[in-house]
Amino acid sequence: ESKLLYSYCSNATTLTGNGVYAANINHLFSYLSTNATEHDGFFNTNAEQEPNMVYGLFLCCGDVHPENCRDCINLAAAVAPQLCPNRTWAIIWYEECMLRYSNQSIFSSMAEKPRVDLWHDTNYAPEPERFNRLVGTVMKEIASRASYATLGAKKFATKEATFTVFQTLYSLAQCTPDISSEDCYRCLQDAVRDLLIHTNGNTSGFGLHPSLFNKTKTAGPPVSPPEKSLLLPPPAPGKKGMSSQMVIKIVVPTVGFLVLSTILCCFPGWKASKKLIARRNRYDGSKIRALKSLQFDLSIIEAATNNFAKVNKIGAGGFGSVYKGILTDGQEIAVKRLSTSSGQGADEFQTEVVLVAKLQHRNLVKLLGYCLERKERILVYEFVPNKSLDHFIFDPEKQRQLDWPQRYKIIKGIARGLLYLHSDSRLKIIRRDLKASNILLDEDIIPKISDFGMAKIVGRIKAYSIPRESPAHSKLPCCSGYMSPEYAVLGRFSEKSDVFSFGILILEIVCGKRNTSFCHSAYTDNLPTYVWRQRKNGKPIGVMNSALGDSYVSNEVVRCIHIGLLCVQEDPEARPTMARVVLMLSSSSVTLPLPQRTAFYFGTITEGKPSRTDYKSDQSTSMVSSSSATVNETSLTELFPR
Ligand SMILES: Nc1ncnc2c1ncn2[C@@H]1O[C@H](COP(=O)(O)OP(=O)(O)OP(=O)(O)O)[C@@H](O)[C@H]1O
Repeated sequence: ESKLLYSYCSNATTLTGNGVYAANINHLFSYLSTNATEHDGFFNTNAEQEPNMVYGLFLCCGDVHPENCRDCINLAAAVAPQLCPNRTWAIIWYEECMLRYSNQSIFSSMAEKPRVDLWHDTNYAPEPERFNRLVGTVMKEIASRASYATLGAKKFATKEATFTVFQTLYSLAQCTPDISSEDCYRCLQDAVRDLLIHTNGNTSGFGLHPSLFNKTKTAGPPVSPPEKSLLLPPPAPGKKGMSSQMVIKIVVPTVGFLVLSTILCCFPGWKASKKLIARRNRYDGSKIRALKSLQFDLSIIEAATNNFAKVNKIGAGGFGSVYKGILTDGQEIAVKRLSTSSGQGADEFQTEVVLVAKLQHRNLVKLLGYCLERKERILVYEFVPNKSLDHFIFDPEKQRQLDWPQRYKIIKGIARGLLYLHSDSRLKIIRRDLKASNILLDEDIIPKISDFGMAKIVGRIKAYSIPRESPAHSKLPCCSGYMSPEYAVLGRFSEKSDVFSFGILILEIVCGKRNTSFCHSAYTDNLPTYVWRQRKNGKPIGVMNSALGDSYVSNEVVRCIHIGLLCVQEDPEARPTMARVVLMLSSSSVTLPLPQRTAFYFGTITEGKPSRTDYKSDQSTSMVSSSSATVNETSLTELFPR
């Protein structure tokens, strides 16, 4: 069983008596625990709604088996209420894992405080200076190896080094995968420096940070230690964690930190290659189990959809037709029968399905499984009963069915779903085709982003070559009015192109108007430009959809318009991240910068490729000419392994 190392709780901001927040912490812990074996040792998510939303994450040491990781998270979650009763945030460090929660977003940014260094007050190395130098050299090396991993990938490295013939140094450095390599490296270096100062030749030490772990420990040599003359005794059984002899150094006192970075220094026990092999086998087993649990027999899908009967067809999109189905246990499903031939092999298809199926968030449509039989490639989703957002917001009659509180809730829900795709999940996903028709509404009008992960599932497809006259042409992402200028013109996409699309969505939801003017070169005033002008003239509320009647809350509408305009700024760097957007939407006390005048451009599509005819900023200051900009793949979602 993993040993508790240290816990750090907020003190000033207790929420005594706020049962809702406490209940949300419990929900959060159960989400984290459910995901403990699935996400390669790191997972972050949030639970429930503002004002009682709670953000949380866990990080398990990179060498800890998923089941031990889960046990460690469960343990930390069980003790957290006792260690930190009624606290708004807390971090609990165990030898094998770290659990953290907060009432503020703690995702994807470095938190440098609080830092805790731990070491035994006995057990000093016989040559402390040489030992310290060795620790310094080893930690430097593993700090750079751990931080080398790209954003989202596991940032973890270990090393064994001989101190004496009888004594081996075990070191481990790890950062949460959601921070950048630069931040990870810098933080690890600082943590090592501090740890060396504090432990000063001690043979074991832990550097605990919100975003990193650092562990160091010496023990006998890995194989057959000599029977006698150990210069340093190996740790007594059961004493490898914090004991009464452990000295605690809290380097920085609490002040509201925002992020979790963790350093754990060296630790014993990465030696048994047998153990590693056993672990790998178990991983393979769990992959096969995951595949099996997601597999649907074609006969079951045929029965559920009445053999893909016309009456069951609920729509068709760029990837094929969608049918409603009912399983024998009464569960309603949406069956997407893929028509796209991607050339992707069955293995690859299955692998991607498993990855995407792992993504779970209340604002994402859940992928339940797949079917690969005969020539069929089918995806099975949860059925979302209320159609897509575009059915409501652009229809003069149905617009009335969505009042302001509902639209506001929808905006916030989409933002959270997108944030999860960008930074909260184990796969970083750029949605690339966010639009009103891809937002489905459930029975409680909770928005769910659909179709994410399609690029990977169906493989990459080369550029569209759909004639302009074809009805399918209007389905091109660049034609839908949601495509950012840099994506449309230069083919560059990033999280910030999704932020742009989200900004357009906000404006469409508020205004009840489509932003389709990009497709028609005659237009000069697209939706963002129109809204920007109205806001500048002091009439932001004038853009609001009249169907909202008097259901609206003026401050909220104005704030949403403001945030929407920030998201559609020409310079991707100037657009906020989704984490910032979620924060701005959830807290009216966050000050919003002034939006720059929005970009607009005239785009045409020739031979299926967006080719730029003109592109300029609304301030008419920047003009970029590029006649051959292409988007060479139309995959609608991009996944990056973490
Ligand atoms: N999980 C689901 N539950 C209920 N209806 C769904 C579900 N998924 C898709 N649909 C419906 O099926 C129709 C087609 O969806 P699909 O996602 O294939 O295409 P699209 O979003 O219209 O276009 P594109 O493929 O370009 O994104 C949509 O009208 C949508 O409302």
